[in-house]
Amino acid sequence: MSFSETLLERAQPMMSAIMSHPFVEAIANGQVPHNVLNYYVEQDEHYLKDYLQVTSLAITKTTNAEDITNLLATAAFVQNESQAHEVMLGITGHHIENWQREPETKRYTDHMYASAYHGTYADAIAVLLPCAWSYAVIGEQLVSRGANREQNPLKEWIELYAPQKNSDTPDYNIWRFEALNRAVTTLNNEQKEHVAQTFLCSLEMEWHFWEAAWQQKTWQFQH
Ligand SMILES: Cc1ncc(C[n+]2csc(CCO)c2C)c(N)n1
Repeated sequence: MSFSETLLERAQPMMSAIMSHPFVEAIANGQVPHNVLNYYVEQDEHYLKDYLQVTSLAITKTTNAEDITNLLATAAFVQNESQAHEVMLGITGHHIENWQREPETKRYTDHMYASAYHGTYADAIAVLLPCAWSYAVIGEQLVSRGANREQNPLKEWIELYAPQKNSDTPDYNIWRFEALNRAVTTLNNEQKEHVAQTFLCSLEMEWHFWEAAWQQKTWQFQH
């Protein structure tokens, strides 16, 4: 079993919890409370900016030209995500007001920066992977359940993340798992477990990101 295959097996309980999270269920039904959508978009704006910077850090940790090209392509995809945010704000009619990272957003993005900055190239790849992978799984499963029906106001959002079948664009996740398998070959077992933890923490934080919006989690005190 490859390193990535073992990781995916370990990730299964978290991935099913994400798939059955009430926020994701509400996206499938097209009935997400407006305050949840607004919170999510505001926090995701921060997340995506940080995601781009962490991608840049990952790029500095490899000399593999193919990986660099792929990482740059994923950065370009992030621009499409503004479109995903517009779909959500279009439903609520909200304008972004909250420019503060709430606790779960900060925890997740701090984890991303720290792993990519202090860790190996494998850590940098591993910390970014759950984001792309979990959204591709969500997109794919929601499409396979027919959640992208015409009446769903979040149809466009769902389709943006569903992996493109029969398209010329590369499947971003396969290359990421391959890059990770390659990057861990020179690591010892302790370092490999560190990479596994980097990945699993990110995936757990994906769950918390949905949960934070659903529960409207904020700082306890005014900063
Ligand atoms: C918290 C959070 N996690 C994941 C994504 C999805 N996402 C972010 S960047 C990117 C491109 C990767 O190639 C994808 C799919 C998001 N928007 N917000």
